[in-house]
Formats: sequence, structure tokens, C-alpha cells
Amino acid sequence: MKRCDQTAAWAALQGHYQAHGRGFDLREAFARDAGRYTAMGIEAPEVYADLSKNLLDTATLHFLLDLARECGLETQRDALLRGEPVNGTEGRAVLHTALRAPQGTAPFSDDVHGVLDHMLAYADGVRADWAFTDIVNIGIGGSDLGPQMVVRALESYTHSGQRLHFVSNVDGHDLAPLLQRLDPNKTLFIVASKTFTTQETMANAQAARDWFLSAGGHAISRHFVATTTNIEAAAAFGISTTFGFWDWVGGRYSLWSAIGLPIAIAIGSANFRELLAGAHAMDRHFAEAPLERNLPALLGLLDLWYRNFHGFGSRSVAPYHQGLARLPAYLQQLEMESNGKRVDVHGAALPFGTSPVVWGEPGTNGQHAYFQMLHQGTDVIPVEFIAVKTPSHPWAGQHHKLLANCLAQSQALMLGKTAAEAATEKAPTASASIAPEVLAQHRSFPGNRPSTTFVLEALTPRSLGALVAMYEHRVFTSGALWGINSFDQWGVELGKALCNQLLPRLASGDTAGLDASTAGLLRRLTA
Ligand SMILES: O=P(O)(O)OC[C@H]1O[C@](O)(CO)[C@@H](O)[C@@H]1O
Repeated sequence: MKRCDQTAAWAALQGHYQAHGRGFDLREAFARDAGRYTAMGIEAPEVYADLSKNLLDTATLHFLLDLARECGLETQRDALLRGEPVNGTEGRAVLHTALRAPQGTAPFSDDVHGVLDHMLAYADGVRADWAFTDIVNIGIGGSDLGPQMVVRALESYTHSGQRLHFVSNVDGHDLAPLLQRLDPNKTLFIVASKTFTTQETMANAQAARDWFLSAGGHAISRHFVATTTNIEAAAAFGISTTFGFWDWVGGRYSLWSAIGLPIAIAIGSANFRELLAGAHAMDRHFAEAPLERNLPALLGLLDLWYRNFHGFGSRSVAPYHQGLARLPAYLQQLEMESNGKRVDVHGAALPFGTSPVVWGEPGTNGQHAYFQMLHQGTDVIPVEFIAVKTPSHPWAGQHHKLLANCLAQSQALMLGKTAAEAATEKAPTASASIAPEVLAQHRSFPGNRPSTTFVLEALTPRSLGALVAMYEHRVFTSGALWGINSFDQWGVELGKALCNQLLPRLASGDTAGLDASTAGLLRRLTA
């Protein structure tokens, strides 16, 4: 398997970038090719993607697809899906796709469906049990972001009466205000942790249990359940109802496993199965569609083109659906924990950039905050718009405003406005004292700024499942091309170890042997 920079296609792309890519102009590309929108629209299950407002043409795509083939992308993908130990540094397979495959069609099927059926039956029982008014998921990272994002997105599928809460931060300001509002005998706590050792989760679980007992709670066994691979540790904590999963489910890929319990309680088993079905449909697309029409593969290639040739270090995600408010945070873990790596699978330092910074907010809110920089700042930041055709509220006029904003932003990023065009506009009165040609500079936009727009018919369990799986496979694609292990996360370990060393010093105030800055700050925080 070749790393991207060791292929002939990489060299060809370098030449192509110098000759055409650098000076590529979207406005000219649309003027030259009337069929550009149609040719660069990809129909994947539940997701339509308009790639036409990106800085590439048929020749670029041709070289990128050559690169994918030379890197053995399809072979790497097949190894992933077969359950080979592609997570080399941890000696593990990576099989989140098996969690959403129909019975008998993927590795570990009996185990997967056994836990799934058990978990969904329990979830439906909780939904029907009106004695539970509040469900609290205690977990962090992958044991929080996925379930939280999905529950928020599918709020219209939840039934009223039960409230879902997510507590993640070791900061007591997360848990304490919530507990004040809860009745212990009407609350279910889900302690969600793949390892059941994570400091934040264990601290919050302990605090919740202490509160439960001191606030008059009865029957811990009914009010605390766990979702974990470490059933012994959950039992030692005193939890007898546990839904398990396996080491081949990465934390950031785990919402499809027992970690999805809060989702299942929120939307019910039938809808949870729809979520899985949507993801499975995208899995099949990724596994079977030719690379030319394979949406996750094309997105991964586009990421490489932007990161390694155009030098863009960031990508902004703008979901034009308030339900997807937590999607950017979810994608930050998915993408940056997966591909924020600086050595390849053989431990060799990489001579090129890997994961971009992924960030964003729902539209239209972002427009009134940082879109200024996207339009007129000095950095080019590709933007990803997500538009949903049919809302789940009744206000068509308001939805039209949302969609018009979404389309207008990608249009403005692409078209821009020249100083000459700006000069023809009537200046606002407040700016009248500025020379018109100076004002025109301020009011002009460079344009030619790339974006992708995804369209969903509606935000449903099925479409959301497909959308998330699309992102997972896209991250796999760019990681595979870069030659990195997208499935470990050693970068989180050093901070954890140093935290454990510092912890006793917070109580004792001992600063001996610390660097001057850490010692000074510790003194300031403890004196
Ligand atoms: O589910 P756990 O084991 O508590 O881990 C939580 C999170 O911590 C990490 O291991 C590192 O931050 C993530 O990969 C993971 O999702």
C-alpha cells in the first residue's frame, strides 16, 4: 500500500496544481461548462451532494482517482470492512459497520444483534415507564458527543414527558445544577464509558451515586445502568444492568452500539433501527459504488486536495438545521481525533499536513458571527452547507428564509463582488465621508471560495444515519490516503498522565520540581 506522497499521481497532482489548480476560478468553470452542476452532483443514499462549487475539474478528479487507486483505497476499505486489524497500534479490528449490518451479513453478527435486541427492549421499557421523568447520560468524548448530537437532531421523534440530559465535563458545574432539578426516584442514570476508567465519567458517576443515596434514592440497581466494554468494572461500581460492546468499536464510532442507549430511549427501537439502516445503506454505497461516484471517497480526496495542495488548514461545517447544532462538535472528535496524526502507520514522520481544523455552528447563526471572515478574511476556508428540504415545523415561510440564506451564502462565497461592482452601489449614509474608491475596497469580496452543499429530504433517523456514516467513511478515506492509523488516539494520553501527577499537588500545594509556569499557576490557584 503506497502512502499518497509516494505515488506517481501525487507528482502529477503537483504539476496539475501549479499549472491549473492554483489559478482555478469557479466562475470561469461554470461559464465554460454548462453541465458542471449535473456532472458534479453525487446521489448517495439519503444524501445528495453538490460538489460543483469546489476548486476542481475533471482533470483534477482524474488525478485524485488515480491517487486513490495507487494508494489501494479500495483494498484498504475492504480490509476494514472484513474486520482485519487495521488499528495496528492497538492490534484491533475496526468494525462499527458491523453494528448496523443486518443479521448474518457481517462479522460478530450474533453478538451484535444479541446486545442490540436486549438494549432496544430495555429502551422501549424505559420509554413506557412513566416513573422515569429524567434520563441522565454520564459520559464524555465518544460516549457523549454522538448520542447527544443524535438526540438533539431527532428531537421531533422523541415523545414528550421524558427529559434526556447529558453530563460530560469533570467540572462540577455541569452536574450540580442538573441534580438540583432532579428527583432521584424518577431519574435513570446511564454511565457510558467504553473503558469504565475515564476520570471525568467516573467522577461524575460517583457524584451522582452519592447524591442519589443522600437525596433519598431507592434501588441503585433500577436507577443506574452502564454501557461499557468493561462489565467487571461496572459491576465493581455497583451496577448490575450493563449493555456491553467490544474493543473493535472505537469510542468516536460507538453511537451505533450500546452507547446509543440514550438515543434508543429518546426515539424508540423502531427509529433506532432506522438510524442503523441509514448508516448501513451508506456503508453499502461506500463498499460498492465506483470511486467516481462514491461520495465518502470523493470527499476524502477533496480533503486531501485542499489540505495538501491548496494548503487550506481548516473546514467549516454549517448545518442549516438547528437540530444539527451539535454536529460540528461531533465531527471535531470524529475527524480530529481520527486524523490529527503526524506519523504514518510505520511511525515515519509525515512531510505533509493531515486533519484540518473542523469547526462550525448552525446557519443562520454563524452568518452573524464569523461568516465575515469566511467571505473577506485572508484565509480561504472551504465551507460545508447542510440543507434539509422538509422541516418538521409548520412554518413554510420561515423555512424558505433559512434555505434562501443557505443558498445565498455559498453563492456569495463563490461569486464575490469586485471593487468596480461595489463602486456602482450607493454608499450607506454613515460611510459617506470615505472616498468612494476606498469604500469600494471594503465592500468588495474576492469570491472563488469553495463550498459543498449536502441536501437531505428531511432530517430523519435514516437520513441522519446515512449522513454520519458518510462522514465516518470520508475520514477513513483521507486517513488511508495519508497512510495514518485513523483509529488510535495516543495524543490524549500525555495530558491524562500529567493530570494524574498534578492532582495530589492541588491538595498539597507542593510545586517541587515543576516548571516555573506550572508551579506559578498552581500556587495562584491553591494559595
Ligand atoms: O468511553 P470512554 O472509555 O470513557 O472514553 C471516552 C473518550 O476518551 C477518549 O478515549 C480520549 O479522549 C475518546 O477516544 C473516548 O471517546
